[in-house]
Amino acid sequence: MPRDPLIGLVGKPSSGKSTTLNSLTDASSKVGNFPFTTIDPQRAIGYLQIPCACARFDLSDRCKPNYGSCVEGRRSVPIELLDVAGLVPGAHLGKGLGNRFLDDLRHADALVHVVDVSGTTDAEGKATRGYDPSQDIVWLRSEIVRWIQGNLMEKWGGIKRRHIAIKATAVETLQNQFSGYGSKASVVASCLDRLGLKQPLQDWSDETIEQVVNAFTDEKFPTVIALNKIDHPDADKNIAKIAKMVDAKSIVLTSAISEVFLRKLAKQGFIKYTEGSEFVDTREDLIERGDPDGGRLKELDEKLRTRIENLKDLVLYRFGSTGVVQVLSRAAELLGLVPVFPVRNTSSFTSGSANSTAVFRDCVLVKRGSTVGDVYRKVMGDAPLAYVETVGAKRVSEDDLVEVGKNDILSFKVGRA
Ligand SMILES: Nc1nc2c(ncn2[C@@H]2O[C@H](COP(=O)(O)OP(=O)(O)OP(=O)(O)O)[C@@H](O)[C@H]2O)c(=O)[nH]1
Repeated sequence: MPRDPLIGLVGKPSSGKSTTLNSLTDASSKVGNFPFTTIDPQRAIGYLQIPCACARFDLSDRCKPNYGSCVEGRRSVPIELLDVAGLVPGAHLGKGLGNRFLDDLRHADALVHVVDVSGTTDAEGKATRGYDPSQDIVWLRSEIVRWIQGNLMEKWGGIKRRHIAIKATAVETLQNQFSGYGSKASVVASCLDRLGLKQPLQDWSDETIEQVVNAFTDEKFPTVIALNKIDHPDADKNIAKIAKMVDAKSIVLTSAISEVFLRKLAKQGFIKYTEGSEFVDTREDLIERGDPDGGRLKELDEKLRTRIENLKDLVLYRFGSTGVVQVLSRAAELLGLVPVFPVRNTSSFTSGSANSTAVFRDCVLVKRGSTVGDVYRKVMGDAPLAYVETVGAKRVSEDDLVEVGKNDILSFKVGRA
């Protein structure tokens, strides 16, 4: 059965991982439900914002998700996050319990690397000034590569002997080794295709093996670089430097501390804040716009008002948002996640309970390239499948691909066809 996607948060101590996690997981405005049965202490639930299917049919007022929430067609879908703390240079050699932390990474489908872009913490997280944070991007990735390579090299002699003895292909032999990282043969095959290696596996040099592990790391752990602490005055020059080094698609600028602050004030009734947006309204703003009640918000004291004004100037107006919500959206993009809406009835989009008019109660996230059959197995397990319908009772085949806007609203009919 396909697993739920899992996003790992990595970064050196004091880069802002916990603050980012808190800002992503604080479900203040959400119903707080999530579909995962066992949550170990390292795992948390974040909310991925997606456009909901209800908006396509003008049914937003009846959209009531079982898990997460939906506000005017913007749906927050629960997604599991894994906190991988304690990565420091030398982690692959066991420094700072690094091996244990790296081992946790195996289960992640994508990574968010939280980088302290203010340059006020060194490689080990100690307070400093003027540190170059681009170094963190380099060493952290290299720790992951060296950890995977180390695990492979430990057994390389035996791997080669077996490879020759059973006349295996390079894909078979490597997949055998990489399956522990949740790899699939297709992932290994596409890495090797890309590299176009000529020599047989038993003749690979250490450099070739490193190339293979690098390609595998790219494929298995697509990474969003969250440049955090953009509110700090030293951040700008570091952002400019990193932007020249790293693919723009993988960078998101964040101020996790600002997101935590805004959500807290919203929860306490001081402001209206749409999570992930640039919109913050105070009581005065709303009165000015003609609401005599000021949205029933509380009055702000001078200190809080100044903090909000500063936050708007330093973060929201300059960068468009605190960036935190975009971190998950970007990870979902890199992974190519497709939201699929299982319903009972493909005309009313309800879920079956006789007197309920609530629509699109469920939503599951699957990887790009998944078929209708994959979604079926994820949702229904081993129950025998009769047939599947999409919008307007149109039948679809188990082998059809699911995409955004196509075969992404499905009704599974159990039993014999
Ligand atoms: N200026 C600023 N400070 C931040 C931001 N995010 C986090 N911090 C501060 O950075 C420090 C470290 O943040 P944490 O979230 O505890 O960092 P961590 O990566 O979880 O650290 P460890 O638990 O040691 O691994 C704290 O003092 C935070 O308040 C931010 O966006 N801007």
